Amino acid sequence: MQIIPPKRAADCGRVSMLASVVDAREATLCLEGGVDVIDCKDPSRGALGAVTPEAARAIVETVGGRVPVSATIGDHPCEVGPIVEATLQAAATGVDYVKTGFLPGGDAAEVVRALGRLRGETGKAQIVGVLFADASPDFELVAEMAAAGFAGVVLDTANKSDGALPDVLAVDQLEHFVEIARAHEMFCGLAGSLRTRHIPALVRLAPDLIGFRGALCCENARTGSLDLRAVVEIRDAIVKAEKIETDLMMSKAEELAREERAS
Ligand SMILES: O=C[C@H](O)COP(=O)(O)O
Repeated sequence: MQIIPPKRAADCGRVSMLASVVDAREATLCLEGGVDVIDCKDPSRGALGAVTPEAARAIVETVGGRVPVSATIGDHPCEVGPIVEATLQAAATGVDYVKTGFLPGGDAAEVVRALGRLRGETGKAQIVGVLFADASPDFELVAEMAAAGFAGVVLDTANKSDGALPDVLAVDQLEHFVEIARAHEMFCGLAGSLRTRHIPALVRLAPDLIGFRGALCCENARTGSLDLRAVVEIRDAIVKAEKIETDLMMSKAEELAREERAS
């Protein structure tokens, strides 16, 4: 089960919705709400808090291959040992993607290369790198991730009380991130305390996915429980923004065609 590859996502304007869930019940609710990627995450344990292996296995079984499932590994120090161990543990649960974050304070490139040497040891799971927009993200790492065979890269926020991703990085920087990921043929995601109001500008950047947790919860409390109405509202907002973008592209194409006929 694959997240649509970067080139097709940009061409067909299909932005997937990722939802972080803590258990199988929330996974079922997200499937009902039309979510495209189920992300196993325990928000009470940090930005990339890991659920237990048992919970991840239960989510994988509940989803039953209907959509891709990812799992975060936890907020580990940027060191080879703990990150490799946590990545292998997450991969063993049967998920399609393991989301591995790189907090400041270590040699992230060395960790990325070590993860690249795991090829084959992670079973069907592919590795997705997570950079933190509010922790001096090094976009040079994207090339290292591509060389290490990562499937994708997500730009998220570490401090969830620090504002949303677009408050932390300007849109042109977000666009630059999407362009770099695409240039390295990796899928890219944007996340970080996002709300409905952020969706039009982010859909315009044509990432492959946009990730949510807080906006899907009752009263936007990311450690609270998911609300189906909130899930559907976000899903509908993405579809609406995509349609506006598609209509805009179509009208620009028609205008260009008219100008060419007139010239
Ligand atoms: O990958 C998903 C994001 O981390 C969702 O969490 P958030 O919306 O609470 O930032």
